[in-house]
Amino acid sequence: MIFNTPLNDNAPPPPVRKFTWEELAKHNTPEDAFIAIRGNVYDITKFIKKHPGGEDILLLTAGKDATQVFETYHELGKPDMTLKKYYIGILINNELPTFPEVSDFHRTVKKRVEEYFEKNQLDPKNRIDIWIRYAFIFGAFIASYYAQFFVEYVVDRTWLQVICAIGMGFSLAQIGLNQLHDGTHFSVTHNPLVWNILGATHDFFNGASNLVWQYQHGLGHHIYTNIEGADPDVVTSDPDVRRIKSTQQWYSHYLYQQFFVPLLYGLLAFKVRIQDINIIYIMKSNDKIRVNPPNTWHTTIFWGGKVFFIFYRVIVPLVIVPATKVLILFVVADLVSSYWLTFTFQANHVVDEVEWPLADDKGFINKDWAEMQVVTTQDYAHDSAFWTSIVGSLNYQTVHHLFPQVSQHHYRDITPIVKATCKEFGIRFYYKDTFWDAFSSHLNHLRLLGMQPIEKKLD
Ligand code: HEM
Repeated sequence: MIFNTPLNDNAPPPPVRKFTWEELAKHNTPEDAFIAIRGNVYDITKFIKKHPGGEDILLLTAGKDATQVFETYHELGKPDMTLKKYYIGILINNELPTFPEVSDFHRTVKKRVEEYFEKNQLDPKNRIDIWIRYAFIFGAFIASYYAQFFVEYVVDRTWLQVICAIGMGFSLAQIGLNQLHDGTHFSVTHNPLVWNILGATHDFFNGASNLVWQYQHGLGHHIYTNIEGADPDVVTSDPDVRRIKSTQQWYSHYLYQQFFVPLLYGLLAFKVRIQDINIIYIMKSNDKIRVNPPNTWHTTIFWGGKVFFIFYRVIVPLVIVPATKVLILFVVADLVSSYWLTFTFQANHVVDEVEWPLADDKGFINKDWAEMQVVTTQDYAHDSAFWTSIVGSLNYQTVHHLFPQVSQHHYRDITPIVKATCKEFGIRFYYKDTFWDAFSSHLNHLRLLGMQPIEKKLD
């Protein structure tokens, strides 16, 4: 099997222990942490505290196959010598889809981007623009909150308060698209404490868990993009409120879903906050992505964030304005941030043009992981500085998926390298000229999948 191939020619002697994924899954605590990479199993308990990328991410990946995150976040081959020291056996099956060996395309594109940073003597994670944008976002957030409840002239005029709530909702979405997102992908500075603090802004200001987001986004969506049954962003139940994959059973309520489904996207923030507790403490799983026991930092941030959120969004406003007004302002801000975040997310992947890969009956995806990232993603509006700044550079989604560890402020410069390499290897790069074109393709996707499939009509 391809995923059992050793890391290199000097691979350790024949394996002494064979692990099933269920056995591997039991070793998921700081005192007993195993990890699988390319079919080999490693006991990393003693390495966790030494990891230059911080202990947090290893605690999240303990007990799992971490092949794709390992290969994404390091220079290919660089940490292999370190890893070898902890080898203890092989993994004989897998719970989630696996991918072939790193392809020529993947090696080439990674090498070219690394060379770009070396040649130009640039640090992929340090740019002054990052901090300017963070300051601007926090400034807008604090100003819109303060004006809403503490400036008498505004407090006396409901319409002005609503405008401030709209501004606050938009700033909160920007915290998600910048501070949180950069922290999740370790793409700002080389300091794990900075990533953790940025991630915690989501807990404290949005009231939603960064820990849940890391499982959902970093270890789920980014690895298994659009893959049926594995990408938590496109997991569906039967029946569901929307039909986004041809593998879903069709029901008549999906007809004309393009008109009502986008309206429901406003409930995102509400839904996420409720499901956090279920995911971490009850289900202990985010769809197919298992959740490990939270440590003291995770627990403090999780509950501290929830308490602070209720305090600043509900209790403080209640002291100043009537309850109905608090409710209206809360809902307005929530709707704005929810719509903004969902519209931008949907335009990148939940569209008709891109691929929706299926694993074979052995759980194997017959396409290199990096190639799959390109063909499951749609970019848009590369020439627009305006859209780049308000969607947190998600218009450069392909580069973001291939190089999430690079600061979003470099995407514009490395996209030509990626596009040229895709062309050279005959890999299709999906692109729309404007955000509206990209979003329309999401609506069109909903329209097409909402229609009754032909075989159903023939029955
Ligand atoms: C258990 C196996 C692992 C080993 C032996 C290992 C080893 C290393 C080493 C040697 C470095 C420093 C050099 C370099 O950047 O390549 C590093 C950095 C890093 N590792 Fe790992 N790593 C492991 C797992 C992971 C996993 C699963 C992730 C998931 C995302 C990860 C994320 C990172 C990050 C983000 C850095 C960069 C820190 C910076 O920005 O300077 N590592 N790792």
